[in-house]
Amino acid sequence: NILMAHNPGIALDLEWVERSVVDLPAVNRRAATLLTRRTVKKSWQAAWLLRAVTCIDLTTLSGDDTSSNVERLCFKAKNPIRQDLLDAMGMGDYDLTVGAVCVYSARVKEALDALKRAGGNNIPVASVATGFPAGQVPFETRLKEISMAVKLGATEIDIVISRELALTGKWKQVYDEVKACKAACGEGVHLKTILGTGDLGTLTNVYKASLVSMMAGSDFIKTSTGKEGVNATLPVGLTMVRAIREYYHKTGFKVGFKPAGGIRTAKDSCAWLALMKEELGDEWLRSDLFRIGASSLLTDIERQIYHFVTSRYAAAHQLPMA
Ligand SMILES: O=C[C@H](O)COP(=O)(O)O
Repeated sequence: NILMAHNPGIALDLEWVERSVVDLPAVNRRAATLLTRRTVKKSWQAAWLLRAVTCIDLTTLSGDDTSSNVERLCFKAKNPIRQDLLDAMGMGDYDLTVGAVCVYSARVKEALDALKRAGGNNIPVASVATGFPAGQVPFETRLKEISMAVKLGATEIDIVISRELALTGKWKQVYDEVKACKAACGEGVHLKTILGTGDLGTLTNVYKASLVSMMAGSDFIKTSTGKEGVNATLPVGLTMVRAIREYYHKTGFKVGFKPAGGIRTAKDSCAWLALMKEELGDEWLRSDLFRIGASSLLTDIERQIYHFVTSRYAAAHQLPMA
């Protein structure tokens, strides 16, 4: 088991936040080249896809979640790729699992029990909290939801920031809220902070929200809930990983990154891995510092791996658990 990122945070440095500006055309240009600079083929591509699997926060966050789809998700978290395909790749003995399972707070206990039944006790359960996805509930309620999820056994908490505070430039209040959320997590529980970038208006706001969230002690910063109109995009990702890089250079603390929302294809996952490799280096390619929040990505990755192993595309019944 890899130890997950831990960021104690620093005092709010408003001057640093206020002077940060993002050059939109430059970010767009750089993001557009990411897909063209690195083509990963054949066995390299298969290796990247297996790496991506280990970084997935396998997610179900729907109004119609039931104990049976959580059970199924947890089985899949423990057995993400069909065993015979892993055997054919010489990876059969590696106990390959996803990075974590991510559910609503009311489903944490169910997920832990299901993971136990599937033999995946070592897979962390992440709970969204703080009135996900909008965060439009009183602050006390948001904190209570964190404590409740932790008490139920979640070891990772995905919170949302108040987009209103970010949009109106109330960075001190954003900092105070995130810091209080971190305190509510307590020792040994990791805080992942969702910026809701699709709601933030500008990349400069995204950069500032990234910095403030890290200063307040977020162990990961995460793009989106999956419920905004626009979710994880490469320009947003680039902006956030540059903030992570600057924060690391200034403080020495490594903060993880989690793009989430709308990441559905194996090709998408390779683009996100390429972004991490290019901007932050190999260290940020492991699940302690990188997660992909996704509900349906694994299906396509398993299909691509099936194709790599057999040179054919699988019919739906051949990958029935996906
Ligand atoms: O945090 C994860 C997201 O909610 C997943 O979004 P998705 O369903 O678009 O993959």
